[in-house]
Amino acid sequence: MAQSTLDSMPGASTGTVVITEPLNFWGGKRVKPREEKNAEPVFEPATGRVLCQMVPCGAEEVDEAIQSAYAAYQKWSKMAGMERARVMLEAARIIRERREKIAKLEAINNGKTITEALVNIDISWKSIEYYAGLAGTLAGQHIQLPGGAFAYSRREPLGVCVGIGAWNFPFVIATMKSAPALACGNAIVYKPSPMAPVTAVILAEIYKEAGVPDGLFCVVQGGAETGSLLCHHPKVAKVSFTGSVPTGKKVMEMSAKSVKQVTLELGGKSPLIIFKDCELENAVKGALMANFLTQGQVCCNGTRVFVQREIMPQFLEEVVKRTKAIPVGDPLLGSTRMGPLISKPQLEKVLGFVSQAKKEGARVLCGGDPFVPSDPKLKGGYFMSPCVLGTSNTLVNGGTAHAQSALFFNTQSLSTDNCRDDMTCVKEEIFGPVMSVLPFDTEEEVIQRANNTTFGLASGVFTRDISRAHRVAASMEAGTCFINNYNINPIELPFGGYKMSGFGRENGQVTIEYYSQLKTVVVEMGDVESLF
Ligand SMILES: NC(=O)c1ccc[n+]([C@@H]2O[C@H](COP(=O)([O-])OP(=O)(O)OC[C@H]3O[C@@H](n4cnc5c(N)ncnc54)[C@H](O)[C@@H]3O)[C@@H](O)[C@H]2O)c1
Repeated sequence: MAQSTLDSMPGASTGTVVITEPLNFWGGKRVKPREEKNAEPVFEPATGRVLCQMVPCGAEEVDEAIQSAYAAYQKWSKMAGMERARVMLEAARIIRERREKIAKLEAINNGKTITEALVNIDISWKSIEYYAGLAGTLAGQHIQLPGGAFAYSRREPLGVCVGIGAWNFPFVIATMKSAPALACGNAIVYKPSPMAPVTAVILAEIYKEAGVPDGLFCVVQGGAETGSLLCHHPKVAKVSFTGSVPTGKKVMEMSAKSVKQVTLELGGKSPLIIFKDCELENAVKGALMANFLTQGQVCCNGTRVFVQREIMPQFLEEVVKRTKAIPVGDPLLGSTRMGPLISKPQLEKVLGFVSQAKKEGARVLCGGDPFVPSDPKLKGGYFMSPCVLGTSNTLVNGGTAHAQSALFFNTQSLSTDNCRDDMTCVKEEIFGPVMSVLPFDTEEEVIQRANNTTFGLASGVFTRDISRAHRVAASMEAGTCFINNYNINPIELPFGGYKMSGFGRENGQVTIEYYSQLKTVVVEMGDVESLF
């Protein structure tokens, strides 16, 4: 067996780690690609160096992986839930034991800080523990019928499921899909994003070590073509997809051809509403948590920050001060709070959104520029300074915003210097560290504006008025509403979208329903009464 990447990592630092290939896994082992010809380089975002090659799987390889998953499914689905739980708990234990090494690899491949990567790995083993806990509880119902007849329902797995992931939470997405799938007795073939292909195979090795049948969790590498082979394969029962809305639509369309079940976890442009009666310091902290984790590349981020007009100056002053103080740099340093974006094109795209915002009349209150860290090894990295697009020119000129607020907010210039709801930066998912701040006056108005989007992944509200908090939460057309905090997504809570942000759920008990199906068994105890 190939040497595990984790074995070669003690003391790993940015710019030095060597990734062990191949990155495919099925039949219980890493599998070399048949052909190297379509290889794509995978970059280390902090340095811009080539980390490894991603070689996409073709039709024969995809088929091999799916057949190996199907064979494993035949064994795994016949085991009792408690037996599956025992194996899953062992996998969770191994991840916990190796959390630092896995987190390092995640930070190196994705660019997120080691501090966040560690939190991500902890979410991952918790996810496996959580669904291991549910595996023994899966049950149906017993229903009495007339004449002593009865029926019962059995909760059964779907078969071979496919997971297709985005690059922003590579290890988390692989575990969040595989944990409920395996708990229910399915096998899963997982395709990571071609930009973050490194850690899924580590998860496969850990499941194997924990004792799953060979083939139960397979990894195939590739992009759109490999993804589409998976969605079309006749032996696949379900596709769970995490990614953008346009790709999600294609996945749904392809899966419809053979009536596969689909879960879609798509993008967002979520509102965060801050009322004037909020606890301001917490609201500011919440706004930062809503925008800058993983360099702003988080699907449920609250990137439209609506602030009640009376507290706008104080809010902006604080938010800009804290945004400017975010240490950007080497993701493997414990003191860093923001690393590089995933790729050069993503960095250019995000900077493009900032220039477009300026053209459309938004004011850059801080950041929004390429950033070159002082460490020479990071010169080729994809860094930018975190950005706040705002409403007030009083701040950038210095002076106390408090004193100037009354004056400023009564002037006509407001309408020309603002983020507005119709700006591109406010309407589209940027997927980078860019917060748009918008003023509002009344609750009724802000609810209408917050919901005026085709997305519906998350939302947030800061207020000390308990009735208002729940009223607003009930009004949000979104799968989650955070009250007086943001981006709190523990594994026990269902997560997923309304509207074009998708359907189906991940996490929480409900996800069992998305990875299982009910069979009804009807039992006659007497004679057959025939009409014929
Ligand atoms: N709702 C959630 O839980 C969640 C979580 C993370 C990211 N996201 C969203 O993901 C997006 C960013 O991720 P991305 O850029 O990797 O998204 P993407 O849609 O470009 O790619 C996602 C995955 O789909 C694959 N893919 C691409 N074309 C395909 C095709 N034709 N058939 C099958 N698979 C195909 C990609 O290779 C990748 O693995 C953002 O919109 C973000 O909001 C959502």
